[in-house]
Order: sequence, then structure tokens, then C-alpha cells
Amino acid sequence: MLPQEFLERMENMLGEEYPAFLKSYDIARYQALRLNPQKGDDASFLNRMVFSLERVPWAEHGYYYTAQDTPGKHPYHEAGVYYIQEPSAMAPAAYLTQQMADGAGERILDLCAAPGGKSTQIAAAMAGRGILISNEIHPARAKILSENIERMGIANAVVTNETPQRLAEHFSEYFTRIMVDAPCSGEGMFRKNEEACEQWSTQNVELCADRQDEILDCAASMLAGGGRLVYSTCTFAPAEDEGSIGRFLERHPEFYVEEVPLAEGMSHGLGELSATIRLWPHKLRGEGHYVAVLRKEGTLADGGSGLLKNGYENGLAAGDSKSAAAGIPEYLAFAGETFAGDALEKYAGRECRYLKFGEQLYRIPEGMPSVKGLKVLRPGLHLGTAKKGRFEPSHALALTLHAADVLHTMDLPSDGREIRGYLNGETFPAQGEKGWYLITVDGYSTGWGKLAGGIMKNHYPKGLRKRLY
Ligand SMILES: C[S@@+](CC[C@H](N)C(=O)[O-])C[C@H]1O[C@@H](n2cnc3c(N)ncnc32)[C@H](O)[C@@H]1O
Repeated sequence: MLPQEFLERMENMLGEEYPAFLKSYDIARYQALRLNPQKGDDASFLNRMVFSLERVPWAEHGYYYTAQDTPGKHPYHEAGVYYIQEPSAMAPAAYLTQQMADGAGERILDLCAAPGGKSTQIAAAMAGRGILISNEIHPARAKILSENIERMGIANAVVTNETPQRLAEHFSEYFTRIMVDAPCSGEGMFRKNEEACEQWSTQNVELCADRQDEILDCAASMLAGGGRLVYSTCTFAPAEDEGSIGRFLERHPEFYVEEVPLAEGMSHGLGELSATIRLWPHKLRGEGHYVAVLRKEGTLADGGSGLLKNGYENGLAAGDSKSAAAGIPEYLAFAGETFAGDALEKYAGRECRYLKFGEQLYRIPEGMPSVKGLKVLRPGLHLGTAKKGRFEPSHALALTLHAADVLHTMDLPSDGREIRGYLNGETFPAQGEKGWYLITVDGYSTGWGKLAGGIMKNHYPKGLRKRLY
């Protein structure tokens, strides 16, 4: 049941459009996924015709799927071939990364990032270049975010679990782009999420608006002059949409709303903020959303950056005196035996810098800021566990690599029993040279196996195992 006060406000807001808006609640919600360009190009996926897909007009790699498709239960999901995401929710990150060739020279912050829809979309546009800081305030949600970053094979992201205030103490005018996908009253998700509907109240709308003000102030101080800030919500409440942006612009005259082209079906924002964007469920194939694209006065200096409380993270290089203790020789030995072609230089070359957290070895993104004092779940690409004389590669590394990057692969067809057994932790008989194998599904990397004595030992992480049959 939709709350009465909510309906009255919507009727006042929408006038003659109100009946069409109400009718949208009788239509089943639209479902969509975003193909992961890190895993392969769209055309080769579409040629497989696994699902009936149709383009989402405003998002590169975004496609509607039908009720008959069950992409969440397909092995491709575990291989990070796509991310299931509500179609309207694909708009904010599309605007954040508009006109960006790739992530070279970019330092991007996703401030309210879990479970990772926007972060994984931003990372796709960055194509492995530059640095992405994906932050989430709630520890349990930050863990899910980190798992999704891993599943999508993202190598240039740092996942943090901080409040916006703590991050703002650390980074001043540092980021080139910031995404604020704010916690909100969720009115746009009533069709998708009944809980949002039950928890709705006018007091909560006010509470959300106050919280949005605080989050936006932190974002403002972290954005470099000339940088872009995209603010989004999944609510219709003007106090949290044009209201939050209007209050923000009053507090921050150094910001202005950028005029951006509207995609098919999108509408202008209300009142004076008509240059911002509304996505209405009765006007396009998606849920309710609001997007504001803001720019901070100034010019982005090439390679320049603002203040970082603790400076940059240099990490360890292979030749550093401390590298033996960090397990880097063990990793390099593994890399020499496992990687093929350019992968050796890319993942274990002279330019690589490493960090060790306990026994866990990471390759940090280029130009990584120091994260000293911050709660960090993932300081870059997790390479694996380095123990004396032994290296065990991580699941994240498997998902980042491609079949051509390694000497040994074992490909399992997506419609077969074996891949389902593998994802459920089963070992299986196999012939070949002893050692680490990248297990792929129809060519898409999925995890590790270790072959010895005619048996492929399963290294699919225990916590991720599932029955898909
Ligand atoms: C709309 S959701 C983010 C969805 C995410 N961007 C995505 O695309 O998958 C908003 C997030 O803000 C977080 N949040 C809640 N309170 C917050 C606060 N005070 N500061 C920052 N983030 C907060 C929530 O835990 C939630 O994960």
C-alpha cells in the first residue's frame, strides 16, 4: 500500500500526469544488466544469444532482459560477465564518466558505493586506468561492495569503509570526479522494494535531506577545481532532489549545474533546477531517479592534485630490500610459472608496486594515495597469499586475468554439469601439466584450479560456492 501522504504530494507535483504515474505501479518492473567490458566486448556476448537483450538507451553496455531470463543463476554471473542493475540506476555513472576516454589521469571517488552498481560501472569506463576509491560507511555493505569489485575483475579500485567526514579529513580537493549516490527515502523504488514503502514517513524524508547536505559538503571539499560531481537519489521527494541541490548551491557558490543532454525518456528537473534530470517510471522503462551533474569552478591541472594528509603510497618494488619479507619473490616465481604474454609485465613487471597486509599481497594502482589511518578492505588488486616459499593466487587475480594471460587454462562450457560442479566446490579429473590453471566458462575467467595427479583441485573460494543446478 502506497502511503497516503506520499500519494497526495505526488498528485500535487504531477497534476495531469498523475494518473499515468499511478498506472506505472501496475506494470512489472524492468530488469537489466550491464555487460562487463573488462571481460569481453558486447558483440561477442550478444552473439551467444543466452538472454533476450535490448539496449538501455542511456547506458553503454546496459541491456534490459526479460522475465524468462535468469542471469543471476547463470555461471556467467559468477564469472563477472555482467552486473545486474536497475536500468534507471545506470544513468548517474553514465553522466559522471561522460566524455571520458578512459581513466588515465582520473582520481574518482564513489562516496556511497555499496553494493557497487555505480562503482563497477565507473570502473568499466576507466578501463583499468587511473584510480577509483569506492567507499561505503556500513561495514557489512562494504564487504559486499568489495566482493562485487572482485567479481567484476576490477584491478584499479581501493575499497574503503569510512564516513564521508573522515575521508574529507584525508583528501582535500583531490578527486577529478565524485559520485554521491545518496542514501534517500527510496520513493522511486516502491515498485521494486516493499520495505522502502513500509519505512516511508515525512520525518524520514527530512532526515534524509539533512544527511544529504552533510554528505554533499564533504564531497565538495574533496573535489578538485574543475572537477565533476554527480549527485543522485532514487526518490521523488523534492526536498531530497532539487531541494538538496538548491541548498548545496547556496552553501557552495563555487559550484554550478552543468547542462547535459537528456537521453530518451528523461525529463528536466523541477523549478529553477530544470537543468538537472528526473527519470519518471511513467515516461521511461525504469524506476524513479534523480540526477544532478555539477561542476566546481576552476581548471583541472594535468596530473596535479590537492592535499593528501598522508601523501602517496609508494608500495614496495620487486627489488626493494623489504620485498623478500613481503613475499614478493614467491609471487614473482608464481607469475613466471603461470603468466603468458604481456601479463607478466602487466601484473609482475618493473613498474608494479606492492603492499602486504598480513599474508595478503596486493598490487596497488598507479598514483595510489596513502591510505594510512583509513579503514581499507581492498588496497588495489589482491594478488594472493604469500607465505614463505609458497604463493597461493587470489580469486580476484583469476577474475582480472584473461585466458590469453596464462599458460594453463581449462575451459568448461556454460551449459555443462562441470562448471556447476566447479562453482559448488567439486574437484574433477583432468589431464595436463601439473600446476595452476585458470578455469574459464566459455572463455570467461572464473577461478583457479590446481592440477596434480590427474585431479583438478578446486580453488573456488569456499564462501562463494553455490549450487546452480
Ligand atoms: C543508494 S545506496 C548506494 C547504492 C550504490 N551507489 C550502488 O549503485 O550500488 C546509498 C548508500 O549510502 C550509504 N549511507 C548511509 N548513510 C550514509 C552516510 N551518512 N554517509 C555516507 N553513506 C551513507 C548506505 O549504506 C548505502 O549503501
